[in-house]
Amino acid sequence: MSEKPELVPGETRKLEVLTAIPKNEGVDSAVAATRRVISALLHAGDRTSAEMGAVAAQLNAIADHLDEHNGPVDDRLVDMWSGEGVTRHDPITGAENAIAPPLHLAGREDGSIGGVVTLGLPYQGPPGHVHGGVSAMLLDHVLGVSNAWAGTSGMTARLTLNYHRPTPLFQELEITGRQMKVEGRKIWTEGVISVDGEPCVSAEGLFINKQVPRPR
Ligand SMILES: CCCCCCCC(=O)SCCNC(=O)CCNC(=O)[C@H](O)C(C)(C)COP(=O)(O)OP(=O)(O)OC[C@H]1O[C@@H](n2cnc3c(N)ncnc32)[C@H](O)[C@@H]1OP(=O)(O)O
Repeated sequence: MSEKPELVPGETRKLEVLTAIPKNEGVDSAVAATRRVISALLHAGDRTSAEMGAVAAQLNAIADHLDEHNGPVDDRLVDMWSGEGVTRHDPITGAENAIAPPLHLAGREDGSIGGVVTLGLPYQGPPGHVHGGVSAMLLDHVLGVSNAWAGTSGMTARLTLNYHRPTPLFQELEITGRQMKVEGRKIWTEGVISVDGEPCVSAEGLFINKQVPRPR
């Protein structure tokens, strides 16, 4: 069993970026534009004066153009998992994934990781607040990246969530995670989503040190 060191208040932390840094070009810029479209559509709703027929035609033309130039999805899967380092495609941090908020994470010298994100309309559950499943998705990923940062990774076997207070949309959320203990193949990891220093959702995960093989 190995215990991670306790966080020492006021300690100087070295930061290391653990998520893809979006480029202002290529697929990343198209994905950033798509995120704007997703939010704008939800903002518009059905009572907008915008010409939705024309909007749909333009968006379908874009999808047709992409489909014409796309190769087999199996090749893309291999491409996604080639090389080392951070992923660019995942639904939480991925610069190439339009459904990712995206959350940017940094590793700290004390063994924890963290990042901030502000969520808008696409992530709504209760009125004006974040969907509980979205919080679970963010925390599952943050716990997984915490394990990578700590050096022993695994697959989520069990994720326990406590929802302490509604998590607001349109406000900066801080998300942190830390690997707590490794015992054989079992890894215990914790994380929290907070706003203004108050916990909204906390998570405890049991991970098992096993990996799904990469596509080749
Ligand atoms: C850097 C990028 C970060 C991304 C991170 C994202 C993380 C994810 O979302 S991963 C995807 C979601 N998770 C999954 O799909 C996992 C699906 N489940 C599985 O593949 C398997 O059940 C797996 C890997 C968890 C365990 O399988 P296996 O390797 O056969 O382990 P197994 O021998 O059954 O169990 C090992 C031990 O763990 C325990 N264990 C397994 N599952 C559980 C569970 N759900 N609850 C409690 N204990 C469990 C077993 O009891 C056993 O304990 P012991 O050694 O004391 O007898």
